[in-house]
Amino acid sequence: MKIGMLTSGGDCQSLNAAMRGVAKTLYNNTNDVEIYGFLDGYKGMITKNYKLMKEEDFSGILTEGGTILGTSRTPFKYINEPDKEGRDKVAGMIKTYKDLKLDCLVMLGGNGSHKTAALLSQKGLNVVTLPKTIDNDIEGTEMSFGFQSAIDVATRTIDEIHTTAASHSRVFIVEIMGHKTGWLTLHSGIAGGADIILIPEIPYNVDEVLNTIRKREKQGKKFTIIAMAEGAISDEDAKLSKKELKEKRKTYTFPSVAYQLSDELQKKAGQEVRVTIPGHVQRGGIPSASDRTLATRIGVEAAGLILRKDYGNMVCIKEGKFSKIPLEEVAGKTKMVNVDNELIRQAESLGISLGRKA
Ligand SMILES: Nc1ncnc2c1ncn2[C@@H]1O[C@H](COP(=O)(O)OP(=O)(O)O)[C@@H](O)[C@H]1O
Ligand SMILES: O=P(O)(O)OC[C@H]1O[C@](O)(COP(=O)(O)O)[C@@H](O)[C@@H]1O
Ligand SMILES: [Mg+2]
Repeated sequence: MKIGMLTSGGDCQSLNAAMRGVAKTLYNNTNDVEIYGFLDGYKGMITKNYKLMKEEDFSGILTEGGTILGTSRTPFKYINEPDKEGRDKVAGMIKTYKDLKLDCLVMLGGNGSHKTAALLSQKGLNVVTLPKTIDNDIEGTEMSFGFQSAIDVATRTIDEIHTTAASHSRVFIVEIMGHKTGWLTLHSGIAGGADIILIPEIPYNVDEVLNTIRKREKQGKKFTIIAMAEGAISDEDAKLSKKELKEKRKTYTFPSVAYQLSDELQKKAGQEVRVTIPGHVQRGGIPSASDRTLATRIGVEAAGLILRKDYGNMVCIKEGKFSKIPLEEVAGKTKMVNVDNELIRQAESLGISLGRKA
């Protein structure tokens, strides 16, 4: 059997572990397998840039971060526009699949990449996918690989800021990735003992943030750590229409939301704040042990789907168990943090402020 394999979208720590899981399971369960690795995501499939993989290519990569195949991203809205060389992208991908006489395409990607995977599946290609992202925002799965390693990095950043914040009696904002969702901030904020956690799903009130800082001061706690998601939004901005918000943001000179909040706190109450942004460090380095295990197991399940010719699905975790979900139920959706999520209740019970007005 001939398998095409690619990684798409932002990289993360256990992509290699997942590919190894797929490959080892296939090599171990059939004598007849050829894996074509497309280089730099869907781009490699469009331009027929691939490498015929050897079994040994998948050895020694369990602990390696990044992706041995490379990755790329272009917004899905441009999928039907020709690429720089004038090539029709979708037709190019289908042609490569047919030219190589592939039996299946294995795609490791996030929510954006699943739109393309679902489109290719609709066009008649056999597709099996694996959920990767540090954001944990893929619909249909309780967890994606990459997420747990990123939690560890973000938590370590909060830990490290804690010692300097305490020594200097300072207020710090640690801005955490997660795109439009607050999963990574919520988990690392709790693990790192943040005092305030701001996520996009719960617009924050600046006065409430200030009140929490003052309340802590009265308790003799001279420092405050705010874990803020990169997609967090103030309640004032949340009231605006999409168009109004776009116009307002044009007037902002801040490089990111943490600097906006820092400015608001300074202007409102003269509150001095320091900002720390770990950025892409959050998806770099070696995967954590639990992430390696998850990625490997998702890889084994994906290989199982391929061997059973159970195409058109993403491997997922549902109620703590491995399962599968049709690609059309995943594509085009974002899994947000539900405000009724028990993590939110538990964080607030603990005395963490989520920035909502009391
Ligand atoms: N060369 C390319 N040309 C067009 N689209 C591409 C190319 N490479 C990747 N893509 C697209 O880039 C997008 C990646 O999605 P994105 O939302 O950025 O990341 P993720 O999948 O990690 O959420 C997908 O829609 C994918 O199909
Ligand atoms: O790598 P880029 O293009 O700077 O994008 C940053 C974005 O990618 C992520 O790190 C991961 O997102 P994906 O898994 O969807 O690729 C987000 O948290 C962040 O918003
Ligand atoms: Mg994404």
